[in-house]
Amino acid sequence: DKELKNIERYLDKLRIKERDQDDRKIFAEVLDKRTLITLYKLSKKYIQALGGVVSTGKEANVFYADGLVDGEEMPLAVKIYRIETSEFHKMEDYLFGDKRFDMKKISKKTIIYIWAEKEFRNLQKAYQEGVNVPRPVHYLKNILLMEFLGEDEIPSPSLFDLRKNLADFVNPKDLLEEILENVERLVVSAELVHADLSEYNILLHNGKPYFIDMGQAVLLDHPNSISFLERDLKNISRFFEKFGLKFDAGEFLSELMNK
Ligand SMILES: N#C/C(=C\c1ccncc1)C(=O)NCc1ccccc1
Repeated sequence: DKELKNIERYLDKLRIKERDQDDRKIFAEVLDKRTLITLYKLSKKYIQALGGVVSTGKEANVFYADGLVDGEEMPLAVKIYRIETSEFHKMEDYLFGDKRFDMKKISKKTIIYIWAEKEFRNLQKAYQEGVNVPRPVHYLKNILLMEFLGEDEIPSPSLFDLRKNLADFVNPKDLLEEILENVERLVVSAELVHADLSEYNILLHNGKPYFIDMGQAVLLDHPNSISFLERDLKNISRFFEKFGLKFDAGEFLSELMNK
């Protein structure tokens, strides 16, 4: 129909690497016209070619792209929040406690746009303070551009992907220590709590732990920041128990609170 015709026209302009028809189908399926127009605007400045799907979820999809940032070629992760997402009620809970955003009566679309801006600003703050996160590049409406963590368009594995094989790549004790150092820097220097930290949102890239999915991260002065931090630390503690590593989340938390 006319709508699909339009979408096809924008897809042609997007210089999608014709790896396979599936990717094109995905774009046509997951991207509404409004998002395609935003992607087209971003592609003129930052994207040389769009690649395949990196991860898909209820609230967002991440694609690979050959990027061009400050004249440098740079692999990019293109994170696109669905505007028709079903998860936006969850987003509301996090946003209503965040003083950075004035949450008067606003539309679903605006909540998604605020969420993408929030993830970008969280990434910026964390990156500036030296926390291992993908380098944020740009955001526009419901789309985020950031450094792609991976090789040859294949994303680096999460700790969940690796599970027990983790020990074949790194020393679990060293990894745990480096994760806790990054949590400490995130809290003490960037004054942020990830609030959804677990083995699913930590990628092992070049042997180092990187935190991704920072959309729900909250400032320390958010009413629930400490309970979110405790939950993050308990998730980490639970994952590393399987390597015989013990660390007391409560103890680490109280030490952190005195820094
Ligand atoms: N940003 C980002 C992400 C990955 C990534 C990979 C490689 N390099 C940079 C980022 C990410 O949020 N993944 C989680 C996710 C996204 C969408 C739906 C479900 C789950």
